[in-house]
Amino acid sequence: MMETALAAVHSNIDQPGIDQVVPLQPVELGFAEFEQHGLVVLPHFLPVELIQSLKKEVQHQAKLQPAAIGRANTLQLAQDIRRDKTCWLTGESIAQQLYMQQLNAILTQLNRSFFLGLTGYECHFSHYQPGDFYRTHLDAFSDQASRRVTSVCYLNDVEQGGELVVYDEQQQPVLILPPRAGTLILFESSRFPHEVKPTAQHRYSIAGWFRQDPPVF
Ligand SMILES: O=C(O)CCC(=O)C(=O)O
Ligand SMILES: [Fe+2]
Repeated sequence: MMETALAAVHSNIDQPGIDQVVPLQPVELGFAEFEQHGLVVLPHFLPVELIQSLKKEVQHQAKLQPAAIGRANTLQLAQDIRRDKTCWLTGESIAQQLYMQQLNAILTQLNRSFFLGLTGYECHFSHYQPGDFYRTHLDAFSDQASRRVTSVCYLNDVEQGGELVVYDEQQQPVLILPPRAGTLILFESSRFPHEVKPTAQHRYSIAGWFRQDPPVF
């Protein structure tokens, strides 16, 4: 069980959005499942109001850019590999702060339970338009993995296409997950190849990574 008090949100009718933060019930994170399989799916991870606020933000986000692949100086657009548009969360809204607060609480729990030595969390909004996809890939390579655990939280229901398909080390599918608003998935970044099937509908999510970076001296 989470020890940290999580947050619920109340929207104000005159001024839609999030204006108040109150303690929420702790969330059962299914760590036994994560320990056993290296992967866990948590339906209804976030309150509906917070999902709605985050979805509105990504829908009106002017800073979304076509996603690139590769590292720093080799960044290249890779339209044949991925087609989503992304924008990093900065904590510029209360909704973003609440989201990152919840994920940082998970970071603490992962460190306590598995001694992962995670040092930080980063995440971006993703928008897949109809026809968009992300071909099979790994989020990290085990020899230089600073991304240790991947998180994806879905901000809307996608009824046609857009499934996340997760494969094992033998390239066999172990999970086919149609996006549902409020569901969070966590998995070990260097262990599971995965892909986003072409979506027939707009698909909104927050993809993020728990990192383990060496200290800077
Ligand atoms: O949105 C998803 O279901 C997965 C996204 C993904 O694999 C990524 O952004 O690296
Ligand atoms: Fe990925």
